[in-house]
Amino acid sequence: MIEFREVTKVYGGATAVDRLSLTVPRGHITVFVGPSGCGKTTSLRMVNRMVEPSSGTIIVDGQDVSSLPAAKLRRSMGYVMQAAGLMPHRTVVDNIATVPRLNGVSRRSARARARELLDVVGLPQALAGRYPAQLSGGQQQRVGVARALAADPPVLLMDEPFSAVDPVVRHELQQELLRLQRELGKTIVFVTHDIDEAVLLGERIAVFAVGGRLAQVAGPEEILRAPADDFVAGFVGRDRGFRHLGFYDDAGLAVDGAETLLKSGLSGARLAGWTVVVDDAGRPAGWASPAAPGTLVSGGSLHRAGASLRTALDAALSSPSGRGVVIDDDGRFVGTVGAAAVIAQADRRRADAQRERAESRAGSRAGAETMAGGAS
Ligand SMILES: Nc1ncnc2c1ncn2[C@@H]1O[C@H](COP(=O)(O)OP(=O)(O)OP(=O)(O)O)[C@@H](O)[C@H]1O
Repeated sequence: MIEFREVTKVYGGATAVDRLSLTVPRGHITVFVGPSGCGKTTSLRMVNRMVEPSSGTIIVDGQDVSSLPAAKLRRSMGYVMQAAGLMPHRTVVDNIATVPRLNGVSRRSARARARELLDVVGLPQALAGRYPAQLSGGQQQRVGVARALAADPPVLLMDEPFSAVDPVVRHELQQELLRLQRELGKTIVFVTHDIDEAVLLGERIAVFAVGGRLAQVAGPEEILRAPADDFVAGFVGRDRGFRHLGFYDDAGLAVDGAETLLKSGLSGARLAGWTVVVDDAGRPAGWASPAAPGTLVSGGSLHRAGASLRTALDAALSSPSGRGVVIDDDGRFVGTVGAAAVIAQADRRRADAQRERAESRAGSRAGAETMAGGAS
């Protein structure tokens, strides 16, 4: 959908982007990630010609963007920036309706569409007539996303759209974007300097290094498992092994059943060891221990059955008893897992994945040899 061919941008002798060659596939989220100043924003802005390359070519949907009128090109792509960039003197609906209005859509239908988009991005209709200053940071970002979607562009360019909000709102916005993308299937280029955000959102991740050099392009699992060089390894961080557990679901993980104690029966209960305390609906409420009879001890994080080994290990390590609590989709207690079992399962999954990769490499080599043989 978008192709960078040997694209370079030089500002007064300093190279911001250095011979970037990269393909952004249609209908997926591609994340540009890297430390500050490594040319991510510049690369993004060259796609819609907010910045012109010094050399090289950018092709969008088969067309060289330099041959397209810049204003028209910009309107054909949604653009979301940090801190939303809303027009302060316009209401929420009028901000969202901006691009359709520029494209000649009547005020009435542009506003009607803007109101629909409030629902799409999870904002209440009551906010329609407010001004940006009367919204929270997270609400402003949602309006920014709605505005970018208003003309239904196939391409969305998102420049650190969630970096100015607190971590809880940021998490909500990330989940919302994933949900939206499942429904809309846009081609999204998303810039961030946060590797966790990149791994969560990116189906493909392009890691930029200082000096505007592209250090690696791969799927998130591969970036964590096999960083291309020391720079990428350093950037993805020391706990990348732990984060990589997020790519293994818990299939095959041994979950042990356990005795539970009703919260209402906590006082006076005789306990042989750490025991999970549940409420009347069977949801875990904490732990009880013979060392402190009658006291409810707060539990650790919970592992929902079917989630990744990362949450399973975190549940085990954060639990006061050393046993992670597993729940079902309704939040009811299912059983417990130990850290050693999670790690043993991770080892098995890693060995399986290595074997599969080796087999697929051997398969593609054999295929290449057959083709070579056939050609000779
Ligand atoms: N208009 C400009 N004039 C001169 N230099 C610029 C201009 N825009 C960007 N640069 C420089 O180009 C380099 C790349 O900047 P860019 O904003 O693309 O990086 P980035 O990776 O997006 O960083 P950040 O995460 O901090 O936004 C930086 O060294 C920056 O100072």
